[in-house]
Amino acid sequence: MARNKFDIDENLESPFDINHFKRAMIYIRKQKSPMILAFTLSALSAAVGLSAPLIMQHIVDVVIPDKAVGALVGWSALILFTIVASVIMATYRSRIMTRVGQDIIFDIRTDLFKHLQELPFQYYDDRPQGKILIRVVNYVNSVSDVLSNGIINFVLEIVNLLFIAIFMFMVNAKLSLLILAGLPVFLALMILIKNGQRRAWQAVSNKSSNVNAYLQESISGIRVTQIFTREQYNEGTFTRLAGNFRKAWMHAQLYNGFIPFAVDNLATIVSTSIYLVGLLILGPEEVTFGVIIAMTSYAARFWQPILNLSNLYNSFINAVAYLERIFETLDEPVTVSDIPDALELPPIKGDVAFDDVTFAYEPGRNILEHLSFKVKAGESIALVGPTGAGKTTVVNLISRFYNITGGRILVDGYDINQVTLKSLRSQMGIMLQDSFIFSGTILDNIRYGRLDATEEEVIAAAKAVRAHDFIQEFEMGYKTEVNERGSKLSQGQRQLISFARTLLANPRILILDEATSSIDAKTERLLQEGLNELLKGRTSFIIAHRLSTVKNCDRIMYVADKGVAEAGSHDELIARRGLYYRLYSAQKMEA
Ligand SMILES: Nc1ncnc2c1ncn2[C@@H]1O[C@H](COP(=O)(O)OP(=O)(O)OP(=O)(O)O)[C@@H](O)[C@H]1O
Repeated sequence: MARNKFDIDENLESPFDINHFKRAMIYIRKQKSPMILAFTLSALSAAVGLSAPLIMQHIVDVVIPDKAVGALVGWSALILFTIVASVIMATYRSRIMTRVGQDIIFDIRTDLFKHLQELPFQYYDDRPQGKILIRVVNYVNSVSDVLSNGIINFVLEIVNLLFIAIFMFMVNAKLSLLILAGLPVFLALMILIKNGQRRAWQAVSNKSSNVNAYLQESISGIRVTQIFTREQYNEGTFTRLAGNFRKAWMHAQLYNGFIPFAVDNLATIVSTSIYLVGLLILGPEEVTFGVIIAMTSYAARFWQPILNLSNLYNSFINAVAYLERIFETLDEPVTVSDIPDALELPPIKGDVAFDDVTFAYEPGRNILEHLSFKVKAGESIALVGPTGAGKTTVVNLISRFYNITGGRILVDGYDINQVTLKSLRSQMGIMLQDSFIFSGTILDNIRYGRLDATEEEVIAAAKAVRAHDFIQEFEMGYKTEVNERGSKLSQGQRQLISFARTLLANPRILILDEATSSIDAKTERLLQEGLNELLKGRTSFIIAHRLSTVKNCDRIMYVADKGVAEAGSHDELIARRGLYYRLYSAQKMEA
């Protein structure tokens, strides 16, 4: 999918695709038993309710003229019973269906979440988070009612319609045909508005997605907004997006409103015709007063399911717009995944080799070209070089967060494409530039990658990276609750916690991307001492702009021009007086 900004509508899938519903049956089928029970209750409730007009007809035409008071009480009690029974069954059905709806939401949502966990970095690079969130939260909610109650009601309304027709014909066939005559007109109207209605609901889904994306982005970036006092400008953008949503919604409602309007008018015309045709044309011989009462009641009842079916149809059209988005997410290919019969990478020593590696995030724009280098187990490698040169890219490729375009990357001689991602990544300790902190305690955060780590191990890791002291200073120590993104912590504290988390995994290969950039020089020096001990025997890749951090690495690789422009130890590169020397001299002068 193309890159997508908050105010760019996602592509619409033009023709109505019934397969979305067929596919949704996977979720519905799981609820078969409660749905059949709910359906039976509804059918019974409807059938019991439908007998009331017949009883009424009998009371008016037979019981009242006979002045049979006893029978009148009996029949009235029966009507009361039908109403009570019908209400009880309807209430029980509603409880069952609430549960079914929630189960469907649960199933779709967990499937979506599971898939989102597996989608590669590239997926998240390409779209606003808000557009992903809205699918899991709002769209799933919006389709659940249609997939549960909607399906049952649809079948029920059809059965209801058939029952009403049978009862109607039992009373008077000619007047029944008159009631049915409005149906073709109504169907023609529905077909006429179908496409416009569908497009209107797709627009609603797009515009709500845009609002969500901008809202999410604005909340994440609120600090920058306030620093640059962009509040008013952003309000303008939000107002525009919210206005677009309102417009799309109002437009879709026009179609919704049209349906009851058409049904009401047709029902009124039909009911009036019953009086006219019944009394004036057919005459009192054939059409008694009781027949008129029963038939007008059936006419009203007949158009009610039609109205309900049309509203359901409208909800189906609406739900398809959301289902499209949900299934699109579920179908998003996991481009970085295990090949069939992928090997389990055995416990590694830590050799890494790039063999003629070419890589592009976007086709036609290579970030690395024909890059080759070998790193022996236990070596410490520094990656330095200008901003945007590709240092992070190199380390992201070692863990196979992206697929390379050409060449091979080997770990202990194994092509990383041939081994399972889990066996590869679980042997690496990766600390990304964004030291993300999750909501929970500091202990939970350090233990994030190794849930079985003991408290002693957590503390040892924290001590090694010099995080222990500041953690102890919090009143609750390791049990201190931190917010998502660690807003209670300083940037340096976040880095230290994230560092401890990486070390706790006890990896053979350690990747540190600007791991100490926010840590003061003194703490960094102490941390370095602790690390020297810990890094012994492990392969490490360290990216740092502060060259003092990486001076002592076994080898320094200067990344530039889509590859490694210079490589060697600090002393070798200084003696060469090339790119690294210039960078180092510039930093020294600044200091
Ligand atoms: N997800 C992405 N999609 C497309 N292009 C990207 C993506 N990530 C990085 N790039 C591009 O790839 C190039 C290398 O980026 P990379 O993050 O590897 O650089 P870096 O050397 O680590 O930079 P820095 O020192 O600023 O962290 C940059 O030109 C950047 O624009």
